[in-house]
Amino acid sequence: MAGRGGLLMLENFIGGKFLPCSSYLDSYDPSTGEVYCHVPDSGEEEVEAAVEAARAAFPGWSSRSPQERSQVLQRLADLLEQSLEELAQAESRDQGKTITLARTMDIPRAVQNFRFFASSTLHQTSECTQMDHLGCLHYTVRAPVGIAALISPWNLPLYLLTWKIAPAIAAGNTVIAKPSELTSVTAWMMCGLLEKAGVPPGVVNVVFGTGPRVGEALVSHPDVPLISFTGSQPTAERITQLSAPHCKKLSLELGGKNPAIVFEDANLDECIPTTVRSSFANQGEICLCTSRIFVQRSIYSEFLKRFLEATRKWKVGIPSDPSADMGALISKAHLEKVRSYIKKARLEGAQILCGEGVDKLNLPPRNQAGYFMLPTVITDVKDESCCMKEEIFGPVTCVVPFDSEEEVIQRANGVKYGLAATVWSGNVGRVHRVAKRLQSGLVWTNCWLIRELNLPFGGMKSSGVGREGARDSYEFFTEVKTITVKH
Ligand SMILES: NC(=O)C1=CN([C@@H]2O[C@H](COP(=O)(O)OP(=O)(O)OC[C@H]3O[C@@H](n4cnc5c(N)ncnc54)[C@H](O)[C@@H]3O)[C@@H](O)[C@H]2O)C=CC1
Ligand SMILES: N/C(=C\C=C\C(=O)O)C(=O)O
Repeated sequence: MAGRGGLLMLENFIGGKFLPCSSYLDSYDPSTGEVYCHVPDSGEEEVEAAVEAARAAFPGWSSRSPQERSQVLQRLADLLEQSLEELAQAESRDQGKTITLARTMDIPRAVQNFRFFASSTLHQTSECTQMDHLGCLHYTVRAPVGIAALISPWNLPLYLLTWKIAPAIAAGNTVIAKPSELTSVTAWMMCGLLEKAGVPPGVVNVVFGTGPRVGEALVSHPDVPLISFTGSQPTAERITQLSAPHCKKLSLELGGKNPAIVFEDANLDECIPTTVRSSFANQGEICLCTSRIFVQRSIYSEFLKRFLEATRKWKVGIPSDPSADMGALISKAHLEKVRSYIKKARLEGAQILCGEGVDKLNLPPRNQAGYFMLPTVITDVKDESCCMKEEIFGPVTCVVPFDSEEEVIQRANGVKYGLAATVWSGNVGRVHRVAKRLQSGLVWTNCWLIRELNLPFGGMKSSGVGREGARDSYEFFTEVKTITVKH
């Protein structure tokens, strides 16, 4: 829909209808720095309307059979797939990611999220135990909880939002989704497909706007008993505070400071390209990205030389260039934040071996004001440095040497986060030993980001609370009851 000045103007989606809002936010194209879209700046009033619609839809939707709900999810997956190219173009423009990544990862995964939960929801079973000596049979039943608040970030917009919507509605809940105000377009486009897929009005409502306004109104609403959030740790803390008086059910998927551990027997032909990708994919804006690379001292020089060569070939380009490996960062503020870490590293005496401030970025004139930076490698950095401790969430990675297995486990575990780690070694015993001792919700050995959606996904320590996946999401989005029958 075209709005002011011919720019795209989004609307909230409440009770099956697109509704205008009284005020709007500017949304920027990260590759040019220009405003290209207006996003509703919703608040309490819109949340109240969405709660009303979700409440009205709950009895009908929750009493449908899992098979009926599953068919609706399958149809939605088909419709998203038919719009894959259009959605990929929109995601790439809105977020700054390359069109190639949007085409091959973001949108296919959004489709897969609906297909996956359409299927997995049909295979959930409940428990039963017996106490024959007391003549008792015990079993559990599960029911959808009610209205779920789903809050998602800007890095993988449709991918992460659908990872929440699909299991929530498959289990019979109705939802109010709040995408990031920085990347709202593909969620809005998806709303246009819901009716055709057979999603009844009010089952999926989407309110757009900022965290402090619409986000807080949503998470503190007394009639919204569960919240699934993906984003930063400070926001998770705020959501926890606001929801505490109501004892809401919370699932929090937060940041990481993910280590890659490269032992001397690693296959560097596989490790180097994968570690470049794990450090810089999506501009380093994935919570699973590697940002601390520990390399065993005997291969440190060789690794560093080859890693730098491969990083220099990681092409930064405009998002629509199909040959680009990396596009623009999400916002000016975020680019400045990421760059500030490089400045701090320099002041601490670290070496910046390539990227920011070292190499030159070549961009077309139209993109000079876009939020681009080169993939950057830091060395000679202490474990206590902010670059080794804090989530930068950009194309920046640190490479440091280590001597022993015991030492590297302690150092890898020495941060407040515990989301994802990679271990590179040809020694199977070592791989199992190290993986088991890492404080990390996910460990990939000799690979990265191979996702098995059935199994638990989520972090330890400050990386989150709860897990997502076939069984885990089903348990989160349902309330369990234990029934005892004396016979
Ligand atoms: N999954 C992850 O690990 C992610 C981590 N981050 C980290 O967070 C940093 C800041 O990025 P932000 O976009 O500011 O993340 P954020 O955590 O503030 O935003 C995530 C979502 O939460 C919403 N939100 C913000 N404040 C809220 C509140 N008070 N109540 C309810 N909802 C609220 C936002 O509107 C957005 O939809 C990044 O630099 C990065 O380090 C950001 C996005 C994803
Ligand atoms: N939650 C994030 C990534 C998840 C990836 C996946 O489920 O495959 C993130 O980057 O915030």
